[in-house]
Amino acid sequence: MTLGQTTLFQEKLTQGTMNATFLQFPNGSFNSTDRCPRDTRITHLVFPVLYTTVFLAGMLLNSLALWVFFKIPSSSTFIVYLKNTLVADLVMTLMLPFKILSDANLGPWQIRAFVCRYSAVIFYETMYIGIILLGLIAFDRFLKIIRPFGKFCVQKPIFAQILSVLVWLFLFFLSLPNMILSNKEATPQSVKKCTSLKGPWGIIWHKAVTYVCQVIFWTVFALMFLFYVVIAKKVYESFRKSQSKDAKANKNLESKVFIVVAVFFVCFAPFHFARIPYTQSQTNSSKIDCAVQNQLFWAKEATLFLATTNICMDPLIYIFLCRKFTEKLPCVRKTGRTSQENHSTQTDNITLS
Ligand SMILES: Nc1ncnc2c1ncn2[C@@H]1O[C@H](COP(=O)(O)OP(=O)(O)O)[C@@H](O)[C@H]1O
Repeated sequence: MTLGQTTLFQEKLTQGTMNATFLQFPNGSFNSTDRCPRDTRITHLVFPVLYTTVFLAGMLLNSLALWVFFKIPSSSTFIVYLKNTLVADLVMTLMLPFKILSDANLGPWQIRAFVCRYSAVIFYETMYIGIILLGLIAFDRFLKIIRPFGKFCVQKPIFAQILSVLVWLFLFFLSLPNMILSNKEATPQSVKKCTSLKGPWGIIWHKAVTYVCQVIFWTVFALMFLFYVVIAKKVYESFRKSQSKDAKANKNLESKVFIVVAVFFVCFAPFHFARIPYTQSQTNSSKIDCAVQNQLFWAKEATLFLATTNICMDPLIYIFLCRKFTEKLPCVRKTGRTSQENHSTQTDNITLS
């Protein structure tokens, strides 16, 4: 295939004007890797070190959380969502060593093909499972505050269990084609860009998944913000009604409630800003300058690292928001409550578990 044919092919593909028979191209390969080599100087050195740190911290914190959660029965929707978040974070953490080895060029080049086809896909899949679960946690807290003693059917643990399974299944079936359609022969050169392992349908699915995941993230973020505004208002009102003079405890609780939204935004928003232009550069590379393509790749890698740090942040949410979790921590001593703690606990009953 000549360069001109390749460009025409890519243009037709991205404009969606090519039919299915056309898509089965003679040698099946249009590869932008050669025309725009990926600059991996930064990702090759800095990121493996950073990811190793996050991997070790993530393993430590999430293993501790796993040990604590084994002792807590899944008696509420809140605990069910937290346990699912923990499993998603653990799977995400276990995918990191493959990325570290591949980015640092340690081990055979085939590791990079494994990352593109499997471990990166599972990594993204669990990231979005975690995002949806954090949204469900906010929803659960919201329901608890508008109906503290009410039992909507959505407040029963069995509902949370079914919903969690559906979330796992949805993301699994959304991601599976990204694995199956990365079926082109891998070479040391082609594995540098995961899209080079995909045929036309693989590229189309990759792009579609990116957009679906954008919708998931921004919807969850907007709803989460709304839920926590209502929660904070109720917390504030409950303090006013109890005529508390303890401004410090009030402030603490407000910040405690907003920490989830803040962590969520700081970790995930930059990645979602960077992801769309990067996906454009992956799927429409002929129209984008090579230097820009590399800059977008760095932006995506840097923001993806920020998103990955969430696996260390979630255990903080367990500590901040789940009293049952904190009580089971080995370092927490059971002492008599002070009056301020008693007051916080009153509000905890309304807002937190
Ligand atoms: N949100 C997502 N959900 C599931 N799989 C994804 C998602 N985003 C990307 N992938 C898949 O993960 C692999 C790595 O993608 P990407 O990070 O874009 O590649 P690269 O490492 O070349 O920048 C690809 O197979 C891609 O299709």
